[in-house]
Amino acid sequence: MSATVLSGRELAAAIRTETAAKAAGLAEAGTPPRLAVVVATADESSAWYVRSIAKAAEKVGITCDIVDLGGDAATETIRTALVDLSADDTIHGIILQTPLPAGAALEDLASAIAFEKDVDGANPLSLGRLVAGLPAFAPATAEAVVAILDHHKVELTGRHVAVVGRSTVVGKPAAHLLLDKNATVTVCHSRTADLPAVTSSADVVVAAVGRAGLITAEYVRAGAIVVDVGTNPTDGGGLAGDVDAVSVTEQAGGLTPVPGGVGPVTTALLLQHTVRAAAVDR
Ligand SMILES: NC(=O)C1=CN([C@@H]2O[C@H](COP(=O)(O)OP(=O)(O)OC[C@H]3O[C@@H](n4cnc5c(N)ncnc54)[C@H](OP(=O)(O)O)[C@@H]3O)[C@@H](O)[C@H]2O)C=CC1
Ligand SMILES: Nc1nc(=O)c2c([nH]1)NC[C@@H]1CN(c3ccc(C(=O)N[C@@H](CCC(=O)O)C(=O)O)cc3)C=[N+]21
Repeated sequence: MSATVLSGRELAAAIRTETAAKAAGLAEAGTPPRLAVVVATADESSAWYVRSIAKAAEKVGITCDIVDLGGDAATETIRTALVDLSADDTIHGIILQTPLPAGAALEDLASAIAFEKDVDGANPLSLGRLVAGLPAFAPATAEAVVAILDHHKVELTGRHVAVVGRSTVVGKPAAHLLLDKNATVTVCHSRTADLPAVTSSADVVVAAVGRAGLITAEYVRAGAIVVDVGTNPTDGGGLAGDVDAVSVTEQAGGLTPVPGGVGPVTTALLLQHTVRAAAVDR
């Protein structure tokens, strides 16, 4: 039997509709929402995201500035750009794309993003507040993982969730948001011993690794729900998830597709955060 396809497209469209209405209201009131996307990488999956943001922003009526500093930008160049955008009253949201050039750390640079404009929850202040249960924007991808599960009515209370990946952008914040939903969370990484044994004991597996097809059927318990965050560029110019969908679909109860799963929801939530930042009503 094949797993149910847990699409993100319908949810993303609903978020965009709500966001477009808010954006129109803001524009009418003289505050057209504006998002700055700071790029200092030649990474192909980041390029997919930037294109996706630009397209969706245009659809919902958010101005999107792509500030491309090049893949070898110096840390101070990136920091200056973030400081300047933070001081610009016409900019409401700022996202710094990862990965960053060698030697630059998101955890360090993101402090230069004004907290109120930190629509991808990268500033340590946002992350700390998130963990403390105080209002702050969550990293859009982590929020998308929980939102897609919620949309498809996957119960999390009391369930064992294995998150594979511990980055600041995805794995760690996703683990916290899942914890807030009363899941029992195990966070796995490259040093985890016997990864398949851990993931196959979970009710829900979240894969945020960046290795195409790493999660095969032997990593998944029969009937488990699998969320595929991975967006790995393929030789053919497409995107492949971290999950080997062909083998996992025979084992899982539900699986988010790539493309069309977590990705579109991430993009939609980033724009939702941007109108919230422009409205200062969060
Ligand atoms: N759909 C979406 O909206 C988004 C998709 N992505 C995609 O998600 C993926 C992950 O992104 P990101 O978190 O930024 O990536 P990072 O490279 O920052 O983190 C990858 C994580 O995976 C772990 N890992 C690597 N190899 C293995 C392995 N063999 N077994 C177990 N764990 C492993 C690493 O462990 P360690 O810490 O020990 O090194 C690390 O914690 C990428 O494909 C990215 O493109 C990212 C953001 C949004
Ligand atoms: N600070 C930061 N935050 C991120 O969230 C972040 C990042 N850096 N760096 C790069 C990765 C990658 N990423 C994607 C998000 C959505 C799609 C997406 O929408 N993909 C579509 C396919 C593309 C399309 O059809 O337009 C889909 O999955 O259906 C892809 C990739 C976010 N990332």
